[in-house]
Amino acid sequence: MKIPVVDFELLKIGLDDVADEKLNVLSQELKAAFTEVGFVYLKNTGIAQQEVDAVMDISKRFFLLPDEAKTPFSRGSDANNQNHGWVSSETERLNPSRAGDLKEAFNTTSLHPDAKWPSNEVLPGFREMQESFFLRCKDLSLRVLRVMSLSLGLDPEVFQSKHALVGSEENGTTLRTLYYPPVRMETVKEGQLRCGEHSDYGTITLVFQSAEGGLQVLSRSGDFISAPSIPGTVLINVADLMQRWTADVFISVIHRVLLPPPGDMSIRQSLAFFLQPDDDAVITCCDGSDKYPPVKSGDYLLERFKASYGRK
Ligand SMILES: O=C(O)CCC(=O)C(=O)O
Ligand SMILES: [Fe+2]
Repeated sequence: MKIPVVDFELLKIGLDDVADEKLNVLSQELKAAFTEVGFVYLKNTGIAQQEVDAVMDISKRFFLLPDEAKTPFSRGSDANNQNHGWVSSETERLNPSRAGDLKEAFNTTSLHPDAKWPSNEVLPGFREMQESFFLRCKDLSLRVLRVMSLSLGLDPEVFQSKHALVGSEENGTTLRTLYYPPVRMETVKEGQLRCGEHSDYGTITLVFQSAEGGLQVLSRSGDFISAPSIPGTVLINVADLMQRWTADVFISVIHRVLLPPPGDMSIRQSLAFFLQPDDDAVITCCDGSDKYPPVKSGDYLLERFKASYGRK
């Protein structure tokens, strides 16, 4: 099994007024990927590799600050948005049966002017770059939702319309810049990974990786396959709420990030944009099957956070 590469040129960011009929081939390609593999690489999306590199560069400067400089921006310290902010290494376990993940993250969940950010004196441009990349990812992901609904023969707005509040306090969509520090094997706990086995919680996730690789995806046959970085592309996966929404037509599959080989002291970076429906949106199976009971997006997300932050 391989993760397909699909050309998104027809609906790339900036191209508007594209008739639904023109999207037939593209939608069938996406449908095949999301029903059989759960992951797809999109090329020609309008998001250039240089943009991705620039966001990673400024993110790295943030992560290399001493912990004391990052602590004031910790996740949980922003009064208006509990998910916004810095997550220190080993705080999160995406597979709760393993030791804490060997990664740090900064979550951009709120675009509110009062959200907490490192000042421009400490890290010029950090906030602006995260916020503008968030909006680029939002634009692309809403385009992908349109094609996904068309591919199922549904109203083209059926998924999009439940994502009207992305970037506000009423929607949990998050751009996460991730930093995986060098791994000293002698300090690694038993079973510890850079990111434990999990599936994502929301609608779809956009992933941009640095060149080192390490991401693996569970295939239908039960083996993990590599999902390497392919420069210039965006890796997109179906997440759990979208699987529920489509009554298991689109599949949300388990993935993880392994440790580097022993002795390899390289870092790894990624940017993950987790698209989530509006908190108040009720997700009901789109085929009318009621295979899963209706669930409110915001309630569902909180339940999932509880599991990955465990005892906290
Ligand atoms: O770092 C990556 O490549 C992906 C991480 C991931 O799957 C996640 O944070 O949900
Ligand atoms: Fe993930």
